[in-house]
Amino acid sequence: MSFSTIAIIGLGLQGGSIGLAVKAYLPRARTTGYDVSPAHRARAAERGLVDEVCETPADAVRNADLVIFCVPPGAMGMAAEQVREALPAHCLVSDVGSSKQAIARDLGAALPDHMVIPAHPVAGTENSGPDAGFAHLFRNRWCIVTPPATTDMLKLSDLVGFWEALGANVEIMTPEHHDLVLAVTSHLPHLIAYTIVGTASDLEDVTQSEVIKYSAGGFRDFTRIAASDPTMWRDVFLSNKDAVLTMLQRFTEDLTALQRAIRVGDGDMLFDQFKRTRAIRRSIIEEGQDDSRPDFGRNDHENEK
Ligand SMILES: NC(=O)C1=CN([C@@H]2O[C@H](COP(=O)(O)OP(=O)(O)OC[C@H]3O[C@@H](n4cnc5c(N)ncnc54)[C@H](O)[C@@H]3O)[C@@H](O)[C@H]2O)C=CC1
Ligand SMILES: O=C(O)C(=O)Cc1ccc(O)cc1
Repeated sequence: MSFSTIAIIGLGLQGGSIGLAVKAYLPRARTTGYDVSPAHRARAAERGLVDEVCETPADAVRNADLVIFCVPPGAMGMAAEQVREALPAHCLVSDVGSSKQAIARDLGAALPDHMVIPAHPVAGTENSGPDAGFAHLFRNRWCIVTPPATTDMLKLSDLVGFWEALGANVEIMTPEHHDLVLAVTSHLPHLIAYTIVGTASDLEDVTQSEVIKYSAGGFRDFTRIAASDPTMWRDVFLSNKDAVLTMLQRFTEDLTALQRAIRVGDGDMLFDQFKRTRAIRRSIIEEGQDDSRPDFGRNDHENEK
């Protein structure tokens, strides 16, 4: 990993976690940061999320050899435009956005003279803002890197090395493939959670609050996901519209098939489907990807929050 000065734009969950992780695992690198919110800048400085919290985006990037945009997907283009004049020519540009095609397009349009290699750490929580970050967020998690065809291989290898130093397992794929895969594994589940919690809440009048009162484990899991940041998720759905709509169409068809099985009393169909999905969950656990394990994502030698 050969970055010596890393600028982080957006000091929330992702930006703050990167700053803390660099401090913990790449202590020789210097970090600067900027956030559009004065309150977030102040809190980031109190928590020491980066070595220097700057008052302008230009000041944050002036000496950087890597800048990582950690703002909501819809703010990437504007945030990049704000650093254009001050960004050193050799500085590599990356991001952590949850969708990739639209963000790559926006960053490339804002910074046409710079090398842009987008990335997406598939690691997060429902919390946001400068209090949400923690150093071990990326340990044993995937980070998907989506280099354009013209990528400089040395810069790509530097970026891969950076994420590996933070504990992530790096996978390279095209932005198109990323957006399709994440639409079904991350974006659709969030949409379903937002829907089911909203529906249950709307039904409260009918059931006199019993929906919430008697909510079992499954519903509680949905409420955690549905507590995720509204700005970010609005932007995710708008920026990955085509892939989400494709997956939603498929999901709706499968849901309709289950609806029919219930209506006609086709117990075999229900049983077979549930048996298949149980096997999928069990195979995930066997592969060691069960994040309900208390030590998941943690390094042996660390115990910080
Ligand atoms: N929340 C999650 O679990 C994950 C989020 N991501 C991606 O990471 C990015 C950041 O998400 P979080 O850190 O969760 O959000 P967050 O809400 O915790 O942090 C975003 C920060 O960006 C700041 N900001 C907004 N516009 C800005 C601008 N123009 N210039 C400078 N700062 C600006 C906000 O004030 C906020 O502090 C998003 O693109 C999201 O898709 C990726 C993986 C997981
Ligand atoms: O909190 C959860 O369960 C998440 O799914 C976190 C998350 C949110 C967005 C991403 O792009 C990646 C991970």
